Amino acid sequence: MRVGVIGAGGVGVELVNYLLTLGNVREIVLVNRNKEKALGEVADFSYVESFTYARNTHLHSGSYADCAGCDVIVITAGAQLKGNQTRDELLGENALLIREIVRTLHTHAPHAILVMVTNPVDVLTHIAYKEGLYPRERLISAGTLVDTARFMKIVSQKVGIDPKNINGYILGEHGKGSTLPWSICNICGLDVDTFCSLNGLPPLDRAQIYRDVINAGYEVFHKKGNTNHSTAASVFRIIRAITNDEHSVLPLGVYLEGEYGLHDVVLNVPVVITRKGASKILNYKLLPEELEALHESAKNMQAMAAGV
Ligand SMILES: NC(=O)c1ccc[n+]([C@@H]2O[C@H](COP(=O)([O-])OP(=O)(O)OC[C@H]3O[C@@H](n4cnc5c(N)ncnc54)[C@H](O)[C@@H]3O)[C@@H](O)[C@H]2O)c1
Repeated sequence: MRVGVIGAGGVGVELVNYLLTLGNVREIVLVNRNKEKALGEVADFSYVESFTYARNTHLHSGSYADCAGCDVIVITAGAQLKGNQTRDELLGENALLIREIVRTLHTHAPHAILVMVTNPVDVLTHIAYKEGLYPRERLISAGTLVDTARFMKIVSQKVGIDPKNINGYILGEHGKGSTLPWSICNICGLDVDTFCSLNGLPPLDRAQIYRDVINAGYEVFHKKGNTNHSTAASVFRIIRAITNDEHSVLPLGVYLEGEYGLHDVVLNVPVVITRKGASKILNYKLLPEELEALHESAKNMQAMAAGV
């Protein structure tokens, strides 16, 4: 398996670290606008091999042309948030760049699965899809997977259970317009209220948990300037699901064609991830208010995409 990482910044480099130490890929190509930075990262990583017993994946820096033959390419290149800028404000700056990157990648790696990380991630995936070059199953927004990880951790702290036993998804868009459908959440197989009442715990404050999930990313960002560890871990999770042909269900952004009554929008919904990418979109019977929240999110995403 060959993986391309576009952008050797906070997220891209952390992702390389996950792939080198925990992954099972044969080769990684790191592409950065500033080539010296990519060369420096590669050189620094090369000395890790003396101390780690992970598979010695071949990491090298390269150009877009070197991404030829990549099975998965992760796009982290682009402007990062500055000060109090919102993710949506990055759109104008990053849309032109993403169009150019996707066109270039398609000339060299038309069969790759692209995973978008650059923000605003769902709208940029929509813009990339509209180039008409990659099919929807091979153009995935990493979107709300990291928000879902935050949800799992926050609930786990309330109930004293490992986050991996907290099931549920943040859906819709990555950011303030996301939605948390509690009707499809459970803790160890029990709906959250039943779990709490049977196990001597107070009921969860659902509204507060949702606010905490939304604020988690911003809080980290304001303290350290990015959220690279959790974001890179979520992208690594996607790559592992692809490389192992896992058929795992992850909440990811894909172009919708009628699912959940939505058309012509990239939104995060539960999808089955395999060696072929997002091979299937799962259907859930959401409560009317949960479905309405998803539709609100879609309107917001469509308005942003139309404005570019
Ligand atoms: N989806 C998410 O959950 C999530 C989370 C964190 C960050 N992000 C987004 O991911 C992007 C990267 O974040 P970061 O913290 O790594 O930023 P960063 O500024 O640390 O790194 C961005 C890198 O992209 C490179 N770059 C810019 N244009 C390029 C081009 N044309 N080709 C190749 N490389 C290019 C820059 O040189 C830089 O090294 C940002 O847009 C950020 O908002 C998304």
